[in-house]
Amino acid sequence: MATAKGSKVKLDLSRIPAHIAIIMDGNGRWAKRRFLPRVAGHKQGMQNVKTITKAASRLGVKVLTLYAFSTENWKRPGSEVNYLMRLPVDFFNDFMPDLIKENVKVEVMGELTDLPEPTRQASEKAMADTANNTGMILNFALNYGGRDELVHAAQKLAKQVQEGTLKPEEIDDSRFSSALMTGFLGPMADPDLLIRTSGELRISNFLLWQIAYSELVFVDDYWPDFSPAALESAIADYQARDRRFGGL
Ligand SMILES: Cc1cc(N2CCCCCC2)n2ncc(-c3ccc(F)cc3)c2n1
Repeated sequence: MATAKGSKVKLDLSRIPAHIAIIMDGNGRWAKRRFLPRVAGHKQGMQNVKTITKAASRLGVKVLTLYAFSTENWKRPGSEVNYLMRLPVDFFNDFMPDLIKENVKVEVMGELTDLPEPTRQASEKAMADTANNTGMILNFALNYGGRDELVHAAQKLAKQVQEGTLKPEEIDDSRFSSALMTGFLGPMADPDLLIRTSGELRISNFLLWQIAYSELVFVDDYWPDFSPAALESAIADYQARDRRFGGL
């Protein structure tokens, strides 16, 4: 069994989960513990996105989906939302050369039309500039909500039935999966492993359809402290499990 170099855990590199999704939680508490403003936690959290992106890419992960901003996050104080909306711009300004070097392909899913123009433009430019990359897909969920996604998929399919291009009895799992924001991922749309940091044991309206058979790993680390070693440990937990997909 080939194992990751210098790793504290023994990983089977032939069984790395193809799609890992992460709820990057605990940034505000990370800052509070250090008597820093909440936005300092978000800034450190963004730095860690770069670290974990590289680590996942080098382990052979095919898709890394990161929950960056939920449809509920608009309820936060205006100053915090304004800071958060600038992070995608800063991320690509700082990290695009590294993403190109890592052959990472950027995707951004969510209600992008509701985003501030600079945020949306930076996201769209990053997707265009990395469209021909063939390495790991770095898929940001930005202004994303799982129920919002399900409603939009239902509306899309209902419109096709109304137009006569689809029969109701033709709507099956595969057709519904294709109608979701993760449809572009095809057979890799459903995360093999969902990780949530900061000790919270909730799904928080993330990938509600897609995680039906995902392995869930909850870690106590706040996101800014979630290290490549912690990622490997979560993958080792995943590899130690016996996935049944509802079977015996
Ligand atoms: C809103 C927000 C918050 C955000 N945080 C840092 C990570 C922890 C979660 C909260 C704060 N990060 N980190 C990276 C992005 C990002 C999003 C889209 C994109 F195309 C490129 C980068 C980001 N976006």
